[in-house]
Amino acid sequence: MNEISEKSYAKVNIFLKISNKREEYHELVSRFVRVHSLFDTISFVKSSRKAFSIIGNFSCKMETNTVYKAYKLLEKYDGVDEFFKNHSVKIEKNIPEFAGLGGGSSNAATFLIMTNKICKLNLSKDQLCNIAVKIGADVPFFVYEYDSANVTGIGEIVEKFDEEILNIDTITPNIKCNTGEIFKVFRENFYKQISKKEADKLLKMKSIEILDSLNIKEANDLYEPATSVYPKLEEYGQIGWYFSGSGSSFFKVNNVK
Ligand SMILES: C[C@](O)(CO)[C@H](O)COP(=O)(O)OP(=O)(O)OC[C@H]1O[C@@H](n2ccc(N)nc2=O)[C@H](O)[C@@H]1O
Ligand SMILES: Nc1ncnc2c1ncn2[C@@H]1O[C@H](COP(=O)(O)OP(=O)(O)OP(=O)(O)O)[C@@H](O)[C@H]1O
Repeated sequence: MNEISEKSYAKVNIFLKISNKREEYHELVSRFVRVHSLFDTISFVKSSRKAFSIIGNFSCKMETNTVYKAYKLLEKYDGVDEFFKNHSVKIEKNIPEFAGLGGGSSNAATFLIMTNKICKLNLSKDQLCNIAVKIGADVPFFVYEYDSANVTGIGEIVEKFDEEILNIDTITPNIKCNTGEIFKVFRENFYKQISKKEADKLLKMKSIEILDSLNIKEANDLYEPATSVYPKLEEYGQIGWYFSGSGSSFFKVNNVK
C-alpha cells in the first residue's frame, strides 16, 4: 500500500459556556458538532526522507504543528518511528487557521487515529483521549469521531449526543483570533459561571432547539470578550448566525425544527 487518506473535519460550538476556572484554564460546558462540508485531508505517502516530515502549507513551524506533537507522543510505540522514516504526512488544508473551527486539533486527532490503525498500536479511544489532552483542549472531541457531543472539563470529557446530522454553513472573517488572549479578557472583564441547573438543561437539548432559544451572546460566553478585542467581528454577528469557539468563525444551521 502506497497511500492512505482520511478526512479531518472542522467543528463548531453550538453553545459554549464557562462553568469554572482551573488554574490558567477554564472549564467549559459545550456542544461540539462536526462540520461535514469542511475538512482537511491527511495522507501517509511513501517517502525516502528517513525522518518524520509533514508536507503542507502552515503558518507555524514544524515543532509547533499539532501533528508533530501527536507524533512525538506516539513515537515510543513499536513500529511508529520506523513507519514515519518511510512515510511523510501530507495535509491538504481547507479549514482556516485561527478560526475557532478546531483545524489543528482535528488534524492531531486524525493523525492519532490513523497511526493507531496502520501501526497496529491497539490503543482504545480512552487511551487515545489521554494522549490527545496533552496536545490541546479540543483534540479529545475529534478522537471520538462523534458527529455531536457534549464536551465538559477543559475538553477531556466527551459524551456522544444523539441527534440528526446538522447542515452547517460557516464564514470566517479575515481576523486571526488569539484563543489565550480572549480567555484572558473573559477572565478579567466578563467572568461569569453557568449554574449546574442551566448547564444540565442545555446538555439535554437538541442543537437546533438550543439555537432557537439563545441569541449569539447567550450561546457563547467568548463572543463579548472576542468582540471587545476584535471590534470588527461585530459586523458579522447577523441574526441567525452564531459564533464558534474563540472565533473568528460564525456559523448557521440550516436544518428546520
Ligand atoms: C475555545 C475552544 O475552541 C472551544 O472549543 C477551545 O476550548 C480552545 O481550545 P484550543 O484552541 O485547543 O486551546 P489550547 O491551545 O488548548 O489553549 C490556548 C489557550 O487558551 C486558554 N484556554 C484554552 C482552553 C480552555 N478551556 N481554557 C483556557 O483558558 C489558555 O490560556 C490556553 O493557553
Ligand atoms: N495542523 C495544524 N493545522 C492548523 N494550524 C496548526 C496546526 N498545527 C499547529 N497549528 C497552529 O495552531 C494555531 C491555531 O490553530 P487552529 O487553526 O486549530 O486554531 P483555531 O481555529 O483557533 O482552533 P480552536 O477552535 O481550537 O480555537 C496556529 O498558530 C497554527 O499555526
